[in-house]
Amino acid sequence: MAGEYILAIDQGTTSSRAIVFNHDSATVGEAQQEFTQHYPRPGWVEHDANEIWDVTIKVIRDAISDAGISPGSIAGIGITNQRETVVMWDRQTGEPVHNAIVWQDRRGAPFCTQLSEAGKDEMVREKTGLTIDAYFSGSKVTWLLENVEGVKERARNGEICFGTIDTWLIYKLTGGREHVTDYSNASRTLMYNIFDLKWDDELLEMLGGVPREALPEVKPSSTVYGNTDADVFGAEVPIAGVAGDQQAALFGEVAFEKGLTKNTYGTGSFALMNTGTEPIKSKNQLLTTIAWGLGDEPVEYAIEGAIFITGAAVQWLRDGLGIIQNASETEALAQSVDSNDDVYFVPALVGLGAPHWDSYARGTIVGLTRGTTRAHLARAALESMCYQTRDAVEAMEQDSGAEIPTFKADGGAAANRWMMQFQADILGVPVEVPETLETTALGAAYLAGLATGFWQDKEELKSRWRLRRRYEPQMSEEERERLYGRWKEAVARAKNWAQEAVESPLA
Ligand SMILES: Nc1ncnc2c1ncn2[C@@H]1O[C@H](COP(=O)(O)OP(=O)(O)O)[C@@H](O)[C@H]1O
Ligand SMILES: O=P(O)(O)OC[C@H](O)CO
Repeated sequence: MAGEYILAIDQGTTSSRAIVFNHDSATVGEAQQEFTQHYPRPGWVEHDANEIWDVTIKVIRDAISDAGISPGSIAGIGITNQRETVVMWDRQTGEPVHNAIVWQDRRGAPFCTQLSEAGKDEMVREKTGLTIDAYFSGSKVTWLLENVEGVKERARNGEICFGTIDTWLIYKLTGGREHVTDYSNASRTLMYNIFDLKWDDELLEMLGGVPREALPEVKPSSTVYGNTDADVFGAEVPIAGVAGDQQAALFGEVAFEKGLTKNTYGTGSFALMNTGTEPIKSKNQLLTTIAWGLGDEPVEYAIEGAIFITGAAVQWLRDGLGIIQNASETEALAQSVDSNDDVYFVPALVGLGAPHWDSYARGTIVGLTRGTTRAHLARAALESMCYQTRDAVEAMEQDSGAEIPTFKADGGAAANRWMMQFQADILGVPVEVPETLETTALGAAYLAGLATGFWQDKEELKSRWRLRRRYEPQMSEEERERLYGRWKEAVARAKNWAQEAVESPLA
């Protein structure tokens, strides 16, 4: 074992974060920095890929300095990233040809509608496990090829690299030597056959003729991708783990066995169930996606329920209504009332995601009386995160035919103990919150640590998982179903309200 630490880089939608882990999986140094969001037109979201790189290399240096170590004492690097976001750059100079087009960007929506109208949905689902939607990389690539002058021809000549953010960061960290991605990121592009594990000609053609020459080589999520350039990083260190952030969180939760399920509670929530080496094709509007591939082992799959607004509902109470000062206040407020008094908040602020997929749904609060207080609204917001999660989990159980034995919860909002208890109650299964809520970064570290021999095997990683708290369901079955039944009625009132679809991230 060459070094004593693993560095995880978590490049997210609003910030980059770097964490140095030691062999006990403890954090010994960390740094985080936000970067600029560009909204050039309504529904468009862009990032400056050069700024992402600058911010990321800065947090890497700051985390290493925070740990008080040298770059040479790092055994391996794991990278995890916001998924689907597209960068294209000049292979020689490394200069991006345009801003990165972010997963939330809706500019590809009209093209996606055309594809659906041309009857492509079934073929796309059969090959990619995804629905045709502007959320995924495909229509963003088409847009760049069609709208940035000369890029299509340069791409055909092999002069242009396409990549998701992992690919971009690896290219930069290796001094332009590597043009690679991992299975989990490739599985979100709409260009990759997740069953044959190949870039797919029919899909590339459907997207207007994406040149193969521009596509990165797809590798396992846990393998050595190449060494960092000493001039860039300060030492030659292997980049040895790569995964999309939601898949990395599943790995960081050590959810290695079929049926294990996690939900990451951030701005929105992404619930993923490990379905093992056999992909499940959803009949309930969930996505089928690659979870990871470890070295030469067969790839493993997940089904995913994407929920647009969870923690952001609490942000809205703070910033939109001004009835709380900070998110953690909601815990005491929710506890201060004995029941929800039949007040429900459906936070369909950008429509509803899985499994409803209703772009026309709108935020709805029902059951207000003169006795309703801000405590009821805070409670309703927290409850809504849990009901939405149950909506996704029910779809998962139907798809997999298996009941979820325990439910793993992480992300910033999983710190809310009242909410986690309510989640256990409303699911009727125990909820386990790990010691570290940074499971995304930890997952990337684990993928890198396995490939470099820093950690031996998955069994060793499992033994390192530390429970922060386990929440047992305490609610009666009757109460659980009564509350959930009322939620469904509230959702029915929120649905199909708007006259025009919102520019939402997924629907
Ligand atoms: N104690 C809490 N109770 C409820 N929501 C919370 C709490 N702490 C943070 N949040 C919510 O969680 C989100 C932040 O979590 P984080 O994992 O940092 O999200 P992201 O990575 O998506 O930015 C915010 O939307 C915030 O409103
Ligand atoms: O960067 P996050 O945490 O907002 O995650 C974004 C998801 O990967 C989008 O699919």
